[in-house]
Amino acid sequence: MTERKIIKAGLLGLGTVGTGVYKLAKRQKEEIEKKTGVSLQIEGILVHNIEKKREGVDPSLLTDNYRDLTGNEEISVIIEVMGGIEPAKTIILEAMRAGKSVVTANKDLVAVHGAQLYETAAENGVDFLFEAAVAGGIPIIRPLKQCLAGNEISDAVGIVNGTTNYILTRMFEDNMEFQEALDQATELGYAEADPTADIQGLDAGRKIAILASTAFHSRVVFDDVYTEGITKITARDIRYAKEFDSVIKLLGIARQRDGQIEAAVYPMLISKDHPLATVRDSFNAVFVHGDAVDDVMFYGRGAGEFPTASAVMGDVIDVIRNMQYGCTGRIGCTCYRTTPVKNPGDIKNKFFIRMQVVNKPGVLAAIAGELATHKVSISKVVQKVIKSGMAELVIGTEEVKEYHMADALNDLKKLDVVHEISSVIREY
Ligand SMILES: NC(=O)C1=CN([C@@H]2O[C@H](COP(=O)(O)OP(=O)(O)OC[C@H]3O[C@@H](n4cnc5c(N)ncnc54)[C@H](OP(=O)(O)O)[C@@H]3O)[C@@H](O)[C@H]2O)C=CC1
Ligand SMILES: N[C@@H](CC=O)C(=O)O
Repeated sequence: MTERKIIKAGLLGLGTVGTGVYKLAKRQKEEIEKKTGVSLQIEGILVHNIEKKREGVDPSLLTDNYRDLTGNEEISVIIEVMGGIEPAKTIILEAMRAGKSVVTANKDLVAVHGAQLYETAAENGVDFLFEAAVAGGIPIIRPLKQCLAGNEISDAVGIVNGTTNYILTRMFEDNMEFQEALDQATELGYAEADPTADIQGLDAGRKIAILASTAFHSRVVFDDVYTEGITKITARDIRYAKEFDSVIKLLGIARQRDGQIEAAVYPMLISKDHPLATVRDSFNAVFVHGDAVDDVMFYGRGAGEFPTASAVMGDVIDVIRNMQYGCTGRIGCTCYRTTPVKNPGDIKNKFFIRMQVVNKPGVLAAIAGELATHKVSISKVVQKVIKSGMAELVIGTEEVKEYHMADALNDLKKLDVVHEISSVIREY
């Protein structure tokens, strides 16, 4: 019998995702052999704390010196699931320069240094794949690069953060306030000990930078993405959303409009009839519009041990297949355009403004007049008396440039009849 060829991989990180990748490599061992014709072997694992007990893991594989992996000539694939910018970036670059292909789930790194990583991979004729970096287990990078390559993509809009989607779902379905829902997300292990990157929209912003670069063939980095989180959303906002037959979702927006790329993350009201409105709990979804395919939506688990490992392992198997056919480096950077990223102030959105106002004749006219001065056209008004002489006013607007709306809000605050602007939420 001829001996089966072995491809050796180095795993950087053995946390949530790394453990999933390790277990999946074991569980799928025979299947991977059948699918690729080679045997995948995890040859070494980089961890921070080498003393920590790791259930079911051969301790002889562990190292805290990354050069044991990048300097090992037998290793041809590096799987980076340690996270953060450094030392991950240095290690990946060293690995590529040593002729190793790299698979990563690291959105923080790809959203900032994607161009350099791609360039280094191309210079060294190796693969650089990162399917897990956007929406975890959902296939979206490869479909954009391959299955949808015949399209001009105009929209890639998604719920790409599971923690915030879980929080907003609890607020909507169980009438919770933000803090209570966040506490529950933390208890269930959805939110991390420090949930800042999730609730402030930064995690989604990184994914949108990667998504926009991939969909529009032009480099968008994290700094280009305008981000707002969900910390100001209240149970009262959610009640109004219900009245308007809508839900509130943290949406990552990547669009091409007016020859420019719009890249932003904000909580938005979205009609209950839209497919994205049905995405509950910690699930993710990405809604794509292409000129040929029309609308397509990708739905699934955006995080977690096995869903994320599923995407990582798909990349690893692709790398192995490329090696087998001698075509490593085939799926490289597709950013062949330099489309400008729109100033966030120039993006047009519809808005809902909730404010507390004096309840007397002429107030609505004064507010409408102020909005008109700033080119803001009203589409809807709901007024509720909250106590004697005071009313709550919810105004829906037509599409208006963000900077016109910001100016209008500034001037509205100066009106004597406006006590407080409690929330400003965009509408998708
Ligand atoms: N968790 C998820 O659901 C998802 C995560 N991702 C991405 O996957 C990556 C990994 O995430 P996750 O598994 O959750 O992270 P964890 O924090 O659970 O695990 C990180 C692992 O990397 C090791 N590590 C971290 N820094 C170093 C270092 N400087 N030197 C050596 N080892 C180090 C840690 O070692 P030790 O065990 O000793 O502490 C740990 O094993 C991140 O980029 C994340 O953004 C992407 C999609 C979903
Ligand atoms: N923190 C992220 C998980 C990884 O991408 C989320 O909540 O979606």
